[in-house]
Amino acid sequence: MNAPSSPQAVQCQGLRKHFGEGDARVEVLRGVDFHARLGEMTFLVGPSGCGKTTLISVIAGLLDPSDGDLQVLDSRHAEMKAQERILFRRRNLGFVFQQYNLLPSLTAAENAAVPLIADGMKRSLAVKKATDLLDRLGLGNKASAMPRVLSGGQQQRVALARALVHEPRLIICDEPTAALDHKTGESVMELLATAALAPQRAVIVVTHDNRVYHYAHTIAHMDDGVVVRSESRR
Ligand SMILES: Nc1ncnc2c1ncn2[C@@H]1O[C@H](COP(=O)(O)OP(=O)(O)OP(=O)(O)O)[C@@H](O)[C@H]1O
Repeated sequence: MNAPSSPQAVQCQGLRKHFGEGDARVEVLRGVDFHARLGEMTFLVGPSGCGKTTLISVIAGLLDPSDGDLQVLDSRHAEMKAQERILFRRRNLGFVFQQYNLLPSLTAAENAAVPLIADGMKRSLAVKKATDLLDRLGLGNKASAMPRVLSGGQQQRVALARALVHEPRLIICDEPTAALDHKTGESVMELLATAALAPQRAVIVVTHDNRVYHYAHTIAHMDDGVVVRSESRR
């Protein structure tokens, strides 16, 4: 069990985000206080439309907050320039999405190698590293397969390899099991819990799937643009 003082990977205070202006203005994040600790899996749950995807997009640096304080790992969002945020994201963040988002014309290993290639690694070395990781995730025999011949669970494992291959310190998963049957979803969560979680890494999972809640160290409940409750599960 992690002590309550485990180092924070993400800290949001009074985080706000609105879209549009005037009559079209929509307040989506309305003063979010949220944190995620290193070495832990933090789940973000809540009704559809409450702002979960917006919050992780802000944490990931894909959207700018309108107001409030955001610290991710050792960096304060407000202190980074746009270009620094792009580099920071590329080096430190890994993403897993509901629909896998694999590139259809690349093999499984090439898909998993994308973050390394984007960071300047020689393609052959990047694909070799990705193949080794796929092997550790139980997909070594599918490294040369195209995504279209893989099952949903296999595609999600490739997506997990792509999220982990550059050894990021923060993994953000948006509904990673929503497109999978329960058994396959469990095995993907099991892999996340074993392969993704590490003392110096934090995993944030947005989910509606209460069947996988037992993997969470902490569950943050969102409603109407704020975190209303944070529940420790361990
Ligand atoms: N670019 C945008 N412009 C205007 N409104 C937006 C935009 N992006 C999101 N919203 C609105 O913000 C609200 C929250 O959306 P968000 O996708 O963050 O919710 P969510 O909790 O992730 O929902 P779900 O569980 O259905 O994925 C919704 O009402 C949505 O319509």
